[in-house]
Amino acid sequence: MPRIVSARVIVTCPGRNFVTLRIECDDGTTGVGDATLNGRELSVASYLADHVVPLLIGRDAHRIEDIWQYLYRGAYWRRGPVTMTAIAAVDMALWDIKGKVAGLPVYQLLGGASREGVMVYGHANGATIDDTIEAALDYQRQGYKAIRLQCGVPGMASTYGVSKDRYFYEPADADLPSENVWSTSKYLRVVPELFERAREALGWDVHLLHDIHHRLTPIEAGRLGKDLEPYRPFWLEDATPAENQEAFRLIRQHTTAPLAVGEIFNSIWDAKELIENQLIDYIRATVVHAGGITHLRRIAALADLYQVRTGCHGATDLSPVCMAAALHFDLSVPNFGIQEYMRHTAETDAVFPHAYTFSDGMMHPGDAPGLGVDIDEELAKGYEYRRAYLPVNRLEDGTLWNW
Ligand SMILES: O=C(O)[C@@H](O)[C@@H](O)[C@H](O)[C@H](O)CO
Ligand SMILES: [Mg+2]
Repeated sequence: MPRIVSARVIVTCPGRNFVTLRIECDDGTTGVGDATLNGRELSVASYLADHVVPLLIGRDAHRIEDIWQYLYRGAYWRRGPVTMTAIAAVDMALWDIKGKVAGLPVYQLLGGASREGVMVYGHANGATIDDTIEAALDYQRQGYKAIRLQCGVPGMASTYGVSKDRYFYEPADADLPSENVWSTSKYLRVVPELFERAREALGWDVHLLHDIHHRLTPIEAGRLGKDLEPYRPFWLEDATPAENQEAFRLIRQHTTAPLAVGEIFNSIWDAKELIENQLIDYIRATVVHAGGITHLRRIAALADLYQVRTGCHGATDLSPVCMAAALHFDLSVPNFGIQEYMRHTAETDAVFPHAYTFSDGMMHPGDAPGLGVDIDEELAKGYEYRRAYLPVNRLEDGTLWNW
């Protein structure tokens, strides 16, 4: 069995920061894991290098579950985005190693394919409704079966999800947090018109999604859900901050619009009540921030009991290593819903060569042994870490709000 002899953390910034863990075994097999936490990258890099790597040396790389439990219970200080992202990186790397030693793609180790391909959604956005619909028509022409719609709000200089570049979206845009101004009332007036016009332009055979990005109160989310029901949204995402899982009951009482939440969740405990009470329809937790493939399978298994489906986060601040791992998970998990797919830049793809493919709105992880992704460490060296923060949001009166 492959014994771990070394592990190293690689921080690189091909246009944005990524943190990657590489584990090496005595038989020469290596595995990689994504450890990127947008805006707090170095905290995970240190957690891994200073506190986790020393614990891995000498261990049997096949003992994924035991190592997971050792890092989770053995830390004493459980859960949280830094800890669970570090554990996720180790977990991904060990699944990569196991697949390489077995000569099988990871999805085959997870029970094999449950579907022919993984449906993904693209990100149409624009400063105006017209621009957004133009972008959505472009995604439809590219074959996307699902498209997220995010548009600017008249009277607001910026809002979540609207980027200067039509295809690439990177919110961590400054050395110190940029400050955005938010108006719920202005926003609530725009989105229903966006969806009405989008259905007119795109028809009914395409799934349309929207990310509220934690900005509404439950009753406001209920109102927006009701306003959008005639346009059949595939989901409303992060409708309200989810620390109080019970808050989603209030939204449920007012709308049948499907609800998705969880991209900032880092363990099953963040979602337990939401799932068991069927307060949501899709769970967004993903491999890199929710403890890896091992823990995400537990979340999905609980969700399956309550007809909640997966909808893994897949923004550009999750590296191609996470995308590859998520696609292996997506291909196999029985209660798959949809996978977010924000294309990385060519610069990033060059640093992270991968086997996964996109075609006609669907993706596939490929059949390379392991995860089918790597990091070109020579190329990675050329991109120095550059501190970058996610923005903060304030209401028009200056109150600090949810970004
Ligand atoms: O659904 C999404 O993709 C967003 O919520 C993300 O873009 C999110 O804002 C970033 O991942 C934050 O780093
Ligand atoms: Mg989101």
